[in-house]
Amino acid sequence: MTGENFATTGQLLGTVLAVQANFYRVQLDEKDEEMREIREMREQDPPHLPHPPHPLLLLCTRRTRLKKIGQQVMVGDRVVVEEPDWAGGRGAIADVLPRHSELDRPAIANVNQILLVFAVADPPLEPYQLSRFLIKAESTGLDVLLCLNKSDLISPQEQQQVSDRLLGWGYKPIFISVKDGINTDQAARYLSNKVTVIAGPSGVGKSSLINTLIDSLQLRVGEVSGKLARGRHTTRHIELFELPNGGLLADTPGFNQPDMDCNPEELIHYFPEARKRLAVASCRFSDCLHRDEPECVVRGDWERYEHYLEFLSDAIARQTQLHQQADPESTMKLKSKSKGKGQSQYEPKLESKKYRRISRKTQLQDLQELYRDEE
Ligand SMILES: Nc1nc2c(ncn2[C@@H]2O[C@H](COP(=O)(O)OP(=O)(O)OP(=O)(O)O)[C@@H](O)[C@H]2O)c(=O)[nH]1
Ligand SMILES: [Zn+2]
Repeated sequence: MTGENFATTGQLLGTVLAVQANFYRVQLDEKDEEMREIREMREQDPPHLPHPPHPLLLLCTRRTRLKKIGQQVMVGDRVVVEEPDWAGGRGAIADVLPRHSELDRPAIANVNQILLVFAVADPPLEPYQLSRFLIKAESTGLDVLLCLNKSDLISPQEQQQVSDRLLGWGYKPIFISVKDGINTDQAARYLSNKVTVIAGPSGVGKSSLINTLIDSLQLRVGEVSGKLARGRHTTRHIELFELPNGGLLADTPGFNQPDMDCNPEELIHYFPEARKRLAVASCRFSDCLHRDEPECVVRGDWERYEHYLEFLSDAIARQTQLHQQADPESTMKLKSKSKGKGQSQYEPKLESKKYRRISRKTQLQDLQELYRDEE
């Protein structure tokens, strides 16, 4: 089915906020008069459940037809809901709309942006760690928003220095202080009407920020309390939370040190400052890894070039490992070949194809694992 088919009236559309056992918590769009009426009706006559749910939330099953065709339903999916039982708060997912993006960890569909939160102090801002998180975030292909919290702990001069430095990396961070309520409104504006995943190391104030951002939701829904979803659930639990000004927010529990699981040839594109160089010039070799190749336009005196080289060797090491697992013979072939040339350790085209195949498989396994966990 194509996207247009869903534009027809009479269909209930919604977003999957969470997966619980074999049920999907779906928040219906409040797009027209009819839905407003339904909401009002449910508000007046709440279902006889211990905790009356959000009026537009339905606990849904997945239609057998979807199971048969192997159509998974992810958090963040836009779905068509049939047979709503308003009194019981139930429904059935009949279709999944095409996804415009699909994150792997956490497994969430249709995310628009990653909000990376770091602290300027306590814990100290670690450039290498920040770089690592940025690369990981960039590798999703989504927009990356950088918030630096605890700005109350540094002087305006120090803040300017950090700001200048990160501008050199190609980022314009928002300095916030959740404690003093500085710029949190500005951060909230960036999130409105978007699906955002929040990430960052431990102790930087992610929970504090989330609680500030969705304070009114906690009051309204009354089912989210205290430290939102953090610590309350296993690290596998994924949930989208509604923001008061529209938009959804998900947390990434247990995401402290991201793996560098990207492809060596793609790595350079996750550095905005290098992207700028590549936009105006080209390296002599199309498969240049920007190390010691002649006529490379990327190699140079930019601050994070050292980070690039380190991440590159990580990425190559990881790829070699993947090769050995997937196909020991081909690795041996590659090895003997590289000995002959005494240089380059792999053939980009071959590797990239293989890499993608493996990566899709692991993605699927991750998902299956997730659903098993939830059952
Ligand atoms: N000085 C200062 N402290 C803050 C600020 N925001 C949060 N904190 C403190 O930083 C500590 C960590 O905050 P959390 O919100 O738990 O951090 P987190 O990123 O969620 O940490 P994890 O749950 O470990 O991932 C707490 O003691 C907060 O009170 C801020 O703007 N300024
Ligand atoms: Zn190059």
